[in-house]
Amino acid sequence: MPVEEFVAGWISGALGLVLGYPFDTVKLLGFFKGMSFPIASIAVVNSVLFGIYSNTLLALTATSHQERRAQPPSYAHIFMAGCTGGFLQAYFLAPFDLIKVRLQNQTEPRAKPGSPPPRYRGPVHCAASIFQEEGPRGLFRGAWALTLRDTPTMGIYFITYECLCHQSTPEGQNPSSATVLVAGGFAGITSWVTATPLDVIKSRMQMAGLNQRAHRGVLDCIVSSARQEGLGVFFRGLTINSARAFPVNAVTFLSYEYLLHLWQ
Ligand SMILES: C[N+](C)(C)CCCC[C@H](N)C(=O)O
Repeated sequence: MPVEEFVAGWISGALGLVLGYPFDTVKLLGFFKGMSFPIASIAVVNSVLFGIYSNTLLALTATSHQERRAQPPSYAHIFMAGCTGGFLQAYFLAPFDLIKVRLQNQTEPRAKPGSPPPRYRGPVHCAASIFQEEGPRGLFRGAWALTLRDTPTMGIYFITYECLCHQSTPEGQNPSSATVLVAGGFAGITSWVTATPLDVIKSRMQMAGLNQRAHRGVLDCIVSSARQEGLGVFFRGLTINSARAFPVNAVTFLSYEYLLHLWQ
């Protein structure tokens, strides 16, 4: 199994994250002090995503990354490989994402003077507390909603990227850096726009069991959120998600392609 894609995914994910950090900080109201936790998590998750994507494509089409420009795979294969990558990375992402969401949500009481100290002191303390209070399975709270969010939208992510690269590149050639940046940026936007409704649900499921009422399942959470807050609830965070998605994924794809080109 070729490992370059795993390593390139690792590094490119970390680079994309550095660029998206200011956006995430806005989203988190400046909560994260250090970047080591988000960097470690995105590195693992992105490595799994790109590694599985590329190796699934290899299994489906019998072409390696280098051969794929000359013999482009079909969009159906790209979509299937993207979905497979999205499905498997969701399980690696789930505990990290849960910790991120739990930490994000304690910024509010913290802002008020005289309020009690935050429940979680940092990522490691948060993971240990969830493990103790909610058991090992507690670390995977919301994982099913996350899988539903990421499986199809990672297919959309790679299809948008490959489609835009293909359209603006002469047959058999490698896409230019500008093309990779724009295609990567739009891949980020299309995937985040389609992922936002389930992103809202996922975050609610992750907060359940803490101070929010528990939902019976993903469907129950969808129905009760829509009933109580209207359909607009599914578009919460759409603007910030899209604004962040462009630079993060432009840099992720550019560094990914660059590294693979360097090592071939
Ligand atoms: C599938 N979904 C839309 C959720 C994510 C797609 C892009 C992933 C990237 N690491 C980022 O953070 O933007």
